[in-house]
Parts: sequence; C-alpha cells; structure tokens
Amino acid sequence: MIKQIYIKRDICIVIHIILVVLVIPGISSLLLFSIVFNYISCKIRTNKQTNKMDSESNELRQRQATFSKELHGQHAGEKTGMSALLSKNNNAQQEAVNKYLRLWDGKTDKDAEERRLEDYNESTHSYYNVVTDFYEYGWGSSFHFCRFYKGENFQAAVARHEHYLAHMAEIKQGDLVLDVGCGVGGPAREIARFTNCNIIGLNNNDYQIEKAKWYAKESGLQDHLQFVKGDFMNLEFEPNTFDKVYAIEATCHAPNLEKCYNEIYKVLKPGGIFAVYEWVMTDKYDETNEEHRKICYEIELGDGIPKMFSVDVARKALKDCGFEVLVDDDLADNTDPVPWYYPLTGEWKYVQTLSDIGTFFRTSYFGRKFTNLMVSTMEKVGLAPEGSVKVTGALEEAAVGLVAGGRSKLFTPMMLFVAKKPLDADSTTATA
Ligand SMILES: CC(C)=CCC[C@@H](C)[C@H]1CC[C@H]2C3=C(CC[C@]12C)[C@@]1(C)CC[C@H](O)C[C@@H]1CC3
Ligand SMILES: C[S@@+](CC[C@H](N)C(=O)[O-])C[C@H]1O[C@@H](n2cnc3c(N)ncnc32)[C@H](O)[C@@H]1O
Repeated sequence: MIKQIYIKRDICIVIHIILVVLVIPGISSLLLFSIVFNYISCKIRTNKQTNKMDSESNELRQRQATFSKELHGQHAGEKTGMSALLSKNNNAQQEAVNKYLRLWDGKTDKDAEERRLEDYNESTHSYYNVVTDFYEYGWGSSFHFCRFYKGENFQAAVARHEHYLAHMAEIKQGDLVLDVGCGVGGPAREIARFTNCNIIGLNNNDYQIEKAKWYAKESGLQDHLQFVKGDFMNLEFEPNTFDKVYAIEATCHAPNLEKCYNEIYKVLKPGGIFAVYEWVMTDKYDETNEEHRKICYEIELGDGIPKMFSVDVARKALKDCGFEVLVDDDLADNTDPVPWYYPLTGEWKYVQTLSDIGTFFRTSYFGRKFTNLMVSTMEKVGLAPEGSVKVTGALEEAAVGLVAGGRSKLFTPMMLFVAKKPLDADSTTATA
C-alpha cells in the first residue's frame, strides 16, 4: 500500500518535471515565437502600407503638379483674374470642372456624402483650380469674409479681421507660424507685415502656391514667407515645430475635423496656440429641415466643401485632440449694422466708401449676372475655356446659400476658436 503511494507520488513528480522542464517551456517558446512572428509580420505589413500610402500621395502630388502646369501654363503666378482665365488650356479646364462637379449631383443622402468625403483632396484641388481666378477678380487675394465697421472700406475690414486673428493667436515678432490652407497668401502677407513673424503657408493647390510665391516676392516679403504643397489631413512637418498655427476659412474642406486638428496639435510646440476662423452650421441648424438642408447643400456645392459640420463637432474635435479651448466665439452672432455677407447681397445701402463700388458691383447680384453673361459670351466665341459658365453657375449657388445662411444665422464663416496645446502635452501625439 505504502509502496503504491510512493509509486504514484513518483509518477506525479515525473509528470511535474516533464511539464516544468519540457511542456511549459515548449508552450512558452511557441507563444514567444508566435508573438515575435506576429510583431515582425505586422511591422512589415505596416511598413508596406505606409510605403504604399507614401507612394500614392507622392503620385497624387506629382499628378496634380503636372496637371496644374497643363491647365494654367508656365509662369501662371503672374497673371490674375480675367486675364488668367483667358489663358487656360481648354481640355484641362473641362477636366478640372468635371472633377470638381462630378460628385455634386443634387444628392444629399449618406452614400453621396461619403463619396464626397472620400474624394476631398481631388475635388478641393479641382475646385480651387477653377475658382481662383474668379475669387481674385471679384474679391482680392484674401479669400475670406470679415466683419465691417460703419465707414470702413472693404480692404481695411479684411485686413482687420486678419490682424484680430494674429492678435488672438498672440503671434509676435520672430515666431514661426503655420498658415493652414493659405490660399494665394493674402492673410500671410498681412500678418507677416503686422507682426514681423515668419510664416509657412500650407496649401494643396499648386496654382495658388505659385501665385502666393509670386506675390511674396513682389511685395518684398520673401524672407518672411514660404509656401509649401501639403495636405492638412497629413502634415509632414516634424512634431513640435511651430510657435503658432492659424487657419482662415480653410479647414472646413477637411473630411474629418478631429483628424485635421490632431495634425495641427502634433506640429504645434507645447504651449503653442492655434487660432481658427471655422465655417460651421450653428446650433440653429436642423439637418432634418429641408429648407436648412438646401441652404447647407448650396454652400457645400458652391464652395467645394465635402460636408459642412456643426459647431458642436468642431468644438468637440478640438477638445478630443487635447487642446485647451481659450476662446469659443461666433463673430457673426452680433448686431453689426453692416452684415458680413453684405457684398453678396446687392444692397447698395451697405456700401461704405466710394472705393468699394467696383468690388461691390462685381460681388453683387447684378454684377454676378453681368460676369456670367460676359463669361458665357467669351466661352461661346472660344475666348474663355469651356466649363467656365458651369463655374460661375456654381459660384452663384454659393453666393445665394451664403447670404441665406448668414441672414438666418444657420451658418457662420467666422466661428473663432483659440486653443492652446498644454505645456505638459505629450510631445508627439494628441490624445485622440
Ligand atoms: C470657400 C471658402 C471656404 C471660403 C471662401 C469665402 C469667399 C472668399 C468666397 C465664397 C463665395 C465666393 C464668391 C466670389 C468671391 C469669393 C467668395 C465670396 C465671387 C463674388 C467672385 C466673382 C464671381 O463672379 C461671383 C462670385 C460669387 C461667390
Ligand atoms: C477659402 S480658401 C482660404 C485661403 C486663405 N486662408 C485665405 O483666407 O485667403 C481655402 C484654402 O484651403 C486650401 N485647402 C483646402 N483643402 C486643403 C487641404 N486638404 N490641405 C491643404 N490646403 C487645403 C485651399 O487650397 C485654399 O487655399
């Protein structure tokens, strides 16, 4: 009996030894092997994916640059407005107009919206390829709205709006500043002069970059300004590079605000400030209301915006990235006697100075009809490239939607957010 117990005990010990010495290390090494194997193959896959994305974005970049040369010609930066419009390549213009408008088929369902969000880069690039000359002809070289004081002329009001943002972002002499979606550099030139800072303007439109560089040289600001091609959904600067970042009526072209703000957060230095005039639908907007949705769609179509987000989405996006929001102020929500959208109304009572008559005529309802007639005649006789009338048609929708959105306060182009990256922020990544 005792012997049997001893034999059982010995068998248990042997099994135990086999388990401890052979099976467990076997399983452990198998586990270890599979973890290492998985890690390596995952790394290889991620690298392959990153390389694929890099090469796709390089290919897109190259294609857009070549297309831009074809459409606008060499030395395109020097021509502006109507004279630039008359020197376009006809086939390339048609292609650009189609690329911009192909997904604007009147549909507002989720699938249609999804397609426009996916196509954001190409369609926005195409939008600015075909509207930039009109913007410059009708508005000037700062592509944004502003508030107007009584008696203040158009140019002064536009500049003041830029100064205000620079002030709110606490931009000072010597700061390195990023201008996200810089257009043809109107605001960057004004802010560089105003503060004596250094600005890098980022833009995904080659034509506008060429123009911005040309203007910077013309105004002797080339030592303070640089303009680079890039997508604000994927910023390629080193983390913690900029003292300040600002964006004026540009990030509304983003398919996802959180991802875009996250990129900005990443390149800002800890303690740095991001100030933005955001285009958003206000709290009054109700997506299920047909009249509201129509206004929103006109704004999206005419301004090349894949989806207009509500103010709550923007607010939450900033917070979720880790920003500390210092200012949250809709500058359009006021009792100004001259509303921000006045140039598009055609109401002469708002014109503030004699010097604004030309601008007001071009931007007003009758001025736009006149431009449309002029462009359609030029297109018919082969002076303006084909597709130009489609562009003036789309811009007309923009003007109508913007005025309706402004009057009803369903929309604001100047939702001011000033946000700080905390001093103790993890130096590379945002929290989201
Ligand atoms: C698209 C975004 C996010 C901002 C641009 C804001 C404004 C600068 C533009 C919005 C609608 C544009 C129109 C014109 C100029 C620039 C805008 C006001 C025109 C007045 C240009 C001349 C055309 O004949 C009519 C345009 C109507 C829309
Ligand atoms: C309405 S304009 C404003 C330009 C400038 N901030 C100004 O006020 O004059 C919008 C700008 O955003 C740029 N943009 C749009 N999508 C972009 C993207 N994904 N990456 C970089 N820039 C972009 C456009 O090319 C255009 O220059």
